[in-house]
Amino acid sequence: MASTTPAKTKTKVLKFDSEEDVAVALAKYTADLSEKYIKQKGSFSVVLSGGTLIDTLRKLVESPYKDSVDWSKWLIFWVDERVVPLDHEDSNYLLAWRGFLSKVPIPTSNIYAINDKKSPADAADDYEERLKHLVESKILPISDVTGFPKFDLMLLGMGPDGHVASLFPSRQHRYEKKRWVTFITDSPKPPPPRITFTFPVINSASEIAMVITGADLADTTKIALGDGQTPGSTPLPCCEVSAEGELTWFLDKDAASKL
Ligand SMILES: O=C1O[C@H](COP(=O)(O)O)[C@@H](O)[C@H](O)[C@H]1O
Repeated sequence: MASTTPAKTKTKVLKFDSEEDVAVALAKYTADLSEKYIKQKGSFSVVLSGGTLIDTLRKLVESPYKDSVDWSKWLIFWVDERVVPLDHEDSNYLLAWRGFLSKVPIPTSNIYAINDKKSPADAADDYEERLKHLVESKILPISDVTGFPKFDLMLLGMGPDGHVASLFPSRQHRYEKKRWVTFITDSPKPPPPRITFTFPVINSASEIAMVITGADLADTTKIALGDGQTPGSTPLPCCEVSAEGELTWFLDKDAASKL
């Protein structure tokens, strides 16, 4: 039977002097993976987060990558999305569109935004159905190890409370083991209605980058990269991230200051 625990994870922790250096390294890392996966399988599936990640990706849409990356082969997904209209200031799609997608020629048919006309429950069902359709069409593979869809690269951020995607420490949906996409209507961080990939999907990725910058994340980074224990409570969601292939933490000096 398929297990939801990846067979092995290689974890790398990269520390940089500044957020600017993280942005430079993240652009090269992503462009190199793009070349590798397009050569290997003809496409590159990238899962975006919202938050500060999009700004840290800024170097990827500059020279030399703007012209050297084969954007026509990229497929874009969201690890989580706020259930608001796509042109709403809180939308992760809008954030990515402004800071990244509008600057490079990824075909619009390869950009998988949520259906913003649906309720959170229906939007999660709809996104999961669309992923299943992509699997049936052989556009997305399934992991032999976990039985969940296998994306090439997940680009994740983390909140000071240890949440990743929209999987929050105090909410039960973080423990979902069967669904690919789930939802929440009472997110502790606004806006309350959100959909999110589940851990089995996140952890089935070939590569995961945890992109963590800023002093407000130093304590949580220490927990995540230490023994993973928060005294008196269950492990934080950020401690549950483990790629089927390789997990790379990109930290600036401030985020790494308590390691
Ligand atoms: O609400 C969210 O928060 C996390 C972390 O965001 P950041 O601003 O602290 O970087 C983000 O990864 C997620 O996609 C977003 O919806």
